[in-house]
Amino acid sequence: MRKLWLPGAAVALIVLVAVLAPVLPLMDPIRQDVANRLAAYVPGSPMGRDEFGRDVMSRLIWGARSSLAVAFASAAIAATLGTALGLLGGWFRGVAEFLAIRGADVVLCFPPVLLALLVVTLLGPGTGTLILVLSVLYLPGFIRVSFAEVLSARGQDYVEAVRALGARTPRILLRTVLPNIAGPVLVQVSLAVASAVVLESGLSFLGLGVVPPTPSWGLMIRGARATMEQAPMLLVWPCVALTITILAMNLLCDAVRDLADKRGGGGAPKLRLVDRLLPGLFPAPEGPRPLLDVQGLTVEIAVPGGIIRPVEDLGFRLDPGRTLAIVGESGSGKSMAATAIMGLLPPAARVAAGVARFEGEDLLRMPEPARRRLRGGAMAMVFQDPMSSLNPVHRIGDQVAEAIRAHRDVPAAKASAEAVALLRRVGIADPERRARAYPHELSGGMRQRVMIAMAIANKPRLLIADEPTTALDVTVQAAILELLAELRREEGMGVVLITHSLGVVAEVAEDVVVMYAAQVVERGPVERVFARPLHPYTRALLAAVPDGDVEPEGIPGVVPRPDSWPPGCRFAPRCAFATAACATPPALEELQDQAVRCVRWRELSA
Ligand SMILES: Nc1ncnc2c1ncn2[C@@H]1O[C@H](COP(=O)(O)OP(=O)(O)OP(=O)(O)O)[C@@H](O)[C@H]1O
Repeated sequence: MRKLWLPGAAVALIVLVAVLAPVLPLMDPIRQDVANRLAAYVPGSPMGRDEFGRDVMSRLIWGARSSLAVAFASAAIAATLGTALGLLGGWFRGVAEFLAIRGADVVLCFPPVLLALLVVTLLGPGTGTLILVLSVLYLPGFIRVSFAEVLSARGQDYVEAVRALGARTPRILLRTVLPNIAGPVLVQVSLAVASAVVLESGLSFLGLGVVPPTPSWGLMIRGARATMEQAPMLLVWPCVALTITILAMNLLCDAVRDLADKRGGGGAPKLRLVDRLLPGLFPAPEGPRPLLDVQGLTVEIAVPGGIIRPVEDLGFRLDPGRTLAIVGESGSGKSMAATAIMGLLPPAARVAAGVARFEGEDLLRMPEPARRRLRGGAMAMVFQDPMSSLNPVHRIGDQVAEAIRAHRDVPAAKASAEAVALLRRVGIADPERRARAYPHELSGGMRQRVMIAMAIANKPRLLIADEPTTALDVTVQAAILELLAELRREEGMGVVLITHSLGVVAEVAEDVVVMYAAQVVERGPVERVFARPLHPYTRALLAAVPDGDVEPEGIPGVVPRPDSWPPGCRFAPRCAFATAACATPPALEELQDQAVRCVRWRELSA
């Protein structure tokens, strides 16, 4: 609120002065007094007189009326129409989308001055024409902003929740969607008003706007141009008025947007104020500092049908020397989360929210060069498929040496010797000879060991291993896992292990995060979660693990795609315990050292 009052007061003052112009003790703004042409000061005219001897202060205040009236009217018309069109296009898609978006594209094809010339030729110059021209010019901006925001909002849980409650479309649009897109629309209003003040001046300057002798800031600048050398202040006054108005408008709309945008505080990621303003500046004060602290991580991808969220509100904490496993079926968002943390998202994807602090520094907001220095250095990643991650045309010894030299300034011979030592370290027999081999000459297990050698080449403190053993047979799997456990014990490295296999989790991890359809459904220490799973999905995953002669129970159905999450609980359509209560999206409930996202967990575990 405090941010609001200063720009609010400034805008209110400007508008008030403009509105009160008729009752203020001002001289007639169009009365000419040729005897005092270009006078710098005349009693009663503190800002002097213009090229026709008219009072500058009076023209400035009366000019504010025309300039602001045109700016506010055109921004209001464009905002109302554009938001409505964007809302309908984004919600109904199809023909509504075509009309809104293609219409906006057509307008954008016209250069503003050409459009103004066209309309002025048809309708004649004047304030009304100017408002019409500017409204049309700003319409596409509002359509595009609201369209994009609606696409993003329509997939949100809260929208699905009101849909599930049977609310009618107009009500959903006006009461649920509109307030949530108000922030960006308000920013667009600020831009439109500020730009309209400038365009009004420009068009009036060109004779396409306000008609003389009615004062406007644009006309004042136009008049002052011819006498710039004799009376430069005539140019300065309207320019100062323009600058102050635009600045105040922008600050005001920024503040209003921050107030209107409650989304940051509403969702599950409850960030401290300082983290919202300056993310990653100060680590959390409580407890020892975690190695990796992820909160509210949300990833968005723009796809032809709109925006999908393959990772939503992911949170976990990893301490040094521990292993945290992320489990879930294919498509639950595990790899996307890992690549987001490493800063390796595909170009179409972006981090929409959240923080991922590595030793207190937020990786998600770190400049790319700093993140690149960490990658392969203090933090490293091992991918699922070592064949596609190794360069087929380079010897593996050279590739490991390259990984060393990318982060440390060591001579080539020393790097090669270190590479051989690393290959020995990861259990490759006869490393001197193997260092000269090409990737295709090695087995899958060997290649994965090479990848691990490259990952640990610079003694990372964090290793993210994305299904490092999936492509390997069981004995090699066990050897690789043992290697990771050994490295962790000896180097004190923290490991995030992404896997499908609960057997692997039980063997090597201390903590587990169970993901389903982009969300965490359960989280906690492995022993506790496996002994007493609280979420039906965790139970189903555990029941699907083969156990001696007992035939495992498969989970019926498949993970839904990110563009078709079910309303309410995302696991409900596959859940044996789903009831009507599951139609409401469940929140992640934090217990003492476990967390669960299921409205029925209490009764089910009782
Ligand atoms: N570039 C992309 N464009 C659109 N959707 C994508 C893209 N990459 C991934 N997805 C979708 O995001 C969702 C999560 O994918 P992700 O690879 O993170 O899942 P996962 O749990 O790691 O699966 P797996 O175990 O098979 O690797 C999937 O539904 C996938 O289809």
